[in-house]
Amino acid sequence: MPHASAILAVRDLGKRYGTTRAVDGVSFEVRRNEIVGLLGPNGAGKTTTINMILGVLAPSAGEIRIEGVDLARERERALASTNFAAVYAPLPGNLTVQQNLRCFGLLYGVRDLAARIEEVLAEFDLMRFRHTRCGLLSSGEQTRVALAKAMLNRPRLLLLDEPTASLDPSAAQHIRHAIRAIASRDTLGILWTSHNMYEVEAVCDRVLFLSQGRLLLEGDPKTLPREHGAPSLEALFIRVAREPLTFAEPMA
Ligand SMILES: Nc1ncnc2c1ncn2[C@@H]1O[C@H](COP(=O)(O)OP(=O)(O)OP(=O)(O)O)[C@@H](O)[C@H]1O
Repeated sequence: MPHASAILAVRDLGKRYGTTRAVDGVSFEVRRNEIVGLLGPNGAGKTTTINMILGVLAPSAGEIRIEGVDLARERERALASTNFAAVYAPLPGNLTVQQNLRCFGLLYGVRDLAARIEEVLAEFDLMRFRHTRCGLLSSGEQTRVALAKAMLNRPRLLLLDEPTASLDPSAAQHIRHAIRAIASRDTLGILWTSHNMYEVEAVCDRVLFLSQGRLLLEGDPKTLPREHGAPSLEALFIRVAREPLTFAEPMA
C-alpha cells in the first residue's frame, strides 16, 4: 500500500524496447513536501521513467498512481495535478512570456487565469519580461519561465528534468532556492533529475539510484555515501555506475 502522503506511487514499473529493458521492475514513492532525486548514468532509464509518469510513454508493465489515481485507467484526472519542466522542452521562443503563460494556462484549464499569471510572474521575478519573447531571454530567465509555466495549474506532482542544466552557478542557486521554497510551502512532491551531485545533496530529501533500468539504491543523500563507504555522493554515483552488480541485491 502506498504511504498516506504519497503523491506519486510507482509499482513494478517496466518498459521494454525490443530486447532492451529500459526500465525494469522499478518501485518508489514521492510524498508531499518532498524532493526526490532520480539519479543514474546516461541510459539508466530516468527519462523513460519520467515519460511514463507524464503519460507520454505507455509502460510495458507495472502501475503509476498520482494522488491515488491510476494513470492507466483515469489518465486525465491523474495528469490534472501533474506538471513538468525540462531544458530540452523550451517554450515557444516567438511568443512573449505572457502569451506563453496564457496558452499553457488555457490548455490546463486554469481558473482565474489572468490573476494566476500575475502570481507566477511575481513569484519567479518575471514581471519585467512579460512582454519579451521567450527566445530572447537568457537560459536562467527561460528556466524561470518554464518553472512559472509548470506551476500555473498548482501541480501536486512536479517533474523536473535537469532544471539547472546550462545555468551559471548563481542562476542555478536562485532556481534551487525557488524550488525548495515551493516544496516547503505548497503540498506538492517533486521528482528531480540531475547529474550535479552537489546540487542533489543540497536540494533532495531522498535519492533513487537507477542503473540499467533497475533501482539499486535509495536513501538520504547526506548519509547514503557513508553507509556505503563512499567519501561523497559523487564517488558513490561513480561506483554505482561502474559496478552496478555490486549493488544489485534486492532492496529491503
Ligand atoms: N525509443 C527508444 N527505442 C529504443 N531504445 C530506447 C528508446 N528510448 C530509450 N531507449 C533506451 O532505453 C535506455 C534508457 O534510456 P533513457 O533515455 O531513459 O536514459 P536516461 O537515464 O534518461 O539517460 P540520460 O542521462 O542520457 O538522459 C537506453 O538504453 C536507451 O538507449
